[in-house]
Amino acid sequence: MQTLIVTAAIIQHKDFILIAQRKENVDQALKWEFPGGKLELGESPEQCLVREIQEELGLSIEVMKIYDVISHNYGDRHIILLCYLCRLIAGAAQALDCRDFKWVLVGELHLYDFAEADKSVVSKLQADI
Ligand SMILES: Nc1nc2c([nH]c(=O)n2[C@H]2C[C@H](O)[C@@H](COP(=O)(O)OP(=O)(O)OP(=O)(O)O)O2)c(=O)[nH]1
Ligand SMILES: [Mg+2]
Repeated sequence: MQTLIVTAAIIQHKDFILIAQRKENVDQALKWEFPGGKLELGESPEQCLVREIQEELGLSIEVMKIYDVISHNYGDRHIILLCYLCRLIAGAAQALDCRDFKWVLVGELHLYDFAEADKSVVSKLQADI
């Protein structure tokens, strides 16, 4: 089985966090996630995240610090999810490479159907409020 290193951005703005919905035609279809993607050869996790958030949402972010590291086995793939706290620098979000996005209150994150790997991150964010 392949192991993928995936970066995910927890972008906070005031009391809200930006979450994205995955497209219909991909794995974890239609699930909600913290936007980001697979690490490419030669880039740091921080560079990966800046690139992915620009590609998927058209936003410039600053990666602040690591928040959580999740190891999750989906059966067909094993992912190491690196979750970073990030700050918005510029831009208004657009669904460029995702199905949808939403700014959600931390206390309401659990109302969304997140990818399995993200569930403990949602709980941790809610405990940290
Ligand atoms: N970005 C992100 N991926 C997640 C999260 N939770 C989770 O299980 N994943 C999984 C779904 C995918 O199997 C993998 C990331 O793949 P991806 O589809 O976002 O990768 P990518 O943006 O680089 O897309 P692509 O170039 O391969 O099309 O990690 C999450 O919160 N954020
Ligand atoms: Mg992605």
